[in-house]
Amino acid sequence: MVRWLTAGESHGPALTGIIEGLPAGVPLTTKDVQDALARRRLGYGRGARMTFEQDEVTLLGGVRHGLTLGSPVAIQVGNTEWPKWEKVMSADPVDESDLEGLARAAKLTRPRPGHADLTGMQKYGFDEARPLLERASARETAARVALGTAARSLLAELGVRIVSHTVAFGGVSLPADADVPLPEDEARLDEDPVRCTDPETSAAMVAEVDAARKEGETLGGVVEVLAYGAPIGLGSHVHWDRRLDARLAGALMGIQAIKGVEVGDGFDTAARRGSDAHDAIVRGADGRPRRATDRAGGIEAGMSTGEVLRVRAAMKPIATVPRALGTVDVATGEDTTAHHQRSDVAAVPAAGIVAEAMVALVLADAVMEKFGGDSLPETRRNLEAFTASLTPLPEPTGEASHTPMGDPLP
Ligand SMILES: Cc1cc2nc3c(=O)[nH]c(=O)nc-3n(C[C@H](O)[C@H](O)[C@H](O)COP(=O)(O)O)c2cc1C
Ligand SMILES: C=C(O[C@@H]1CC(C(=O)O)=C[C@@H](OP(=O)(O)O)[C@H]1O)C(=O)O
Repeated sequence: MVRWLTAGESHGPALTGIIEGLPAGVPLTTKDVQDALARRRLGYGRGARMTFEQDEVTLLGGVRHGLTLGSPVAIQVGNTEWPKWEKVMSADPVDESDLEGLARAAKLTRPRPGHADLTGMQKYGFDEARPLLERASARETAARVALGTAARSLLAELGVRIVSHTVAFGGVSLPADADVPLPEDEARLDEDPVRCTDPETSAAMVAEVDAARKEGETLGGVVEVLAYGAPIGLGSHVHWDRRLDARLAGALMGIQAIKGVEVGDGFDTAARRGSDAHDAIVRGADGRPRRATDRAGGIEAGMSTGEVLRVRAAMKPIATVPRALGTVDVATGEDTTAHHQRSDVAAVPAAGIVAEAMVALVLADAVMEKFGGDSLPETRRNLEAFTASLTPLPEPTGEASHTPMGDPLP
């Protein structure tokens, strides 16, 4: 089992992530994590904080000379904004006089709709939003991407490669017939301001962000993650919480601001006739059965089929809208507008990178569950032995066992 946790607040000293259950021998360096975090900072529409804050990476445990040890891997991502927040976010008690006159210490009593602010105050018993927004902030996704780097490295060693792209941004969508990206398209996608495969659609998405910014608005969008080379049989049909589709959906839905998830053709499938909704089974070039199409997104009955895994996540527009939304001041009871200082106009490209990390973490867990192993060579041996055990189909005799229309009704 691969399990992981993160800790830390948006303006605290650092985020910390711990991942346990990876085998020994998985390549991982500080630079790998830094590179992954740099990709998360990319993307048109992000706010000022992305330009002046850096992610300071320290591998605190579980790695030696560039390889995992099989022990828990701990990664720290330092917030370089910390000196400005040292008093406001101090873990230890501070003297009231130390906070006097500090604008950022002022109580946030005008909760922002669409955030953890109001319900969090009610649930946890706080009289202002700071204690909630600090942990609810998507700053935490930096720790997930850091941990995802380790998961992704394991997967890459086993031939599984992940890529994501933006398929909708505000009201602009990638045409349905656009090419599906391959893992080798990653650098090209990262160079695009919105991580879109089609230059014309990308330009329209950028214009959409510019228009939203001008109007004091924010945007959401849809990202797609593809995993190539996932072995057959990850997940299981036997229980709801072992299904790979359920695990991927939960992981994607667990990203801040994600409000919808699709596996394969997802919601489109619901409107189709059955004969256009599934993937016929055919003899592959290697003599083994495979699917003629990939409408199911590489998962049937909660198990990976060996086809490309394909999932989508829909992100709501950023909730801290510059044209501030209506709220009530919980200190005075007056109607007012929500607290707003600075914010992203949109973070859809970044959400794609976070979604990659979440998919990697789920797949790493599913791989270790199926193939086990305490060292990378052992895991690889187990995977290869399973794959080799999937025998090719017998040579066809020429006599179909069923009519193409299936069995006659009784
Ligand atoms: C990469 C990323 C960046 C985000 N940046 C912001 C932001 O700058 N301002 C904001 O209001 N929400 C931002 N969000 C979304 C909020 O964190 C999220 O909507 C909020 O925590 C409420 O959670 P919920 O939308 O899941 O209900 C971002 C989300 C992600 C994934
Ligand atoms: C810091 C990051 O994202 C932040 C996520 C976020 C939110 O409300 O989710 C709000 C913004 O932070 P602030 O309120 O300090 O301006 C973003 O910058 C990051 O992704 O590294």
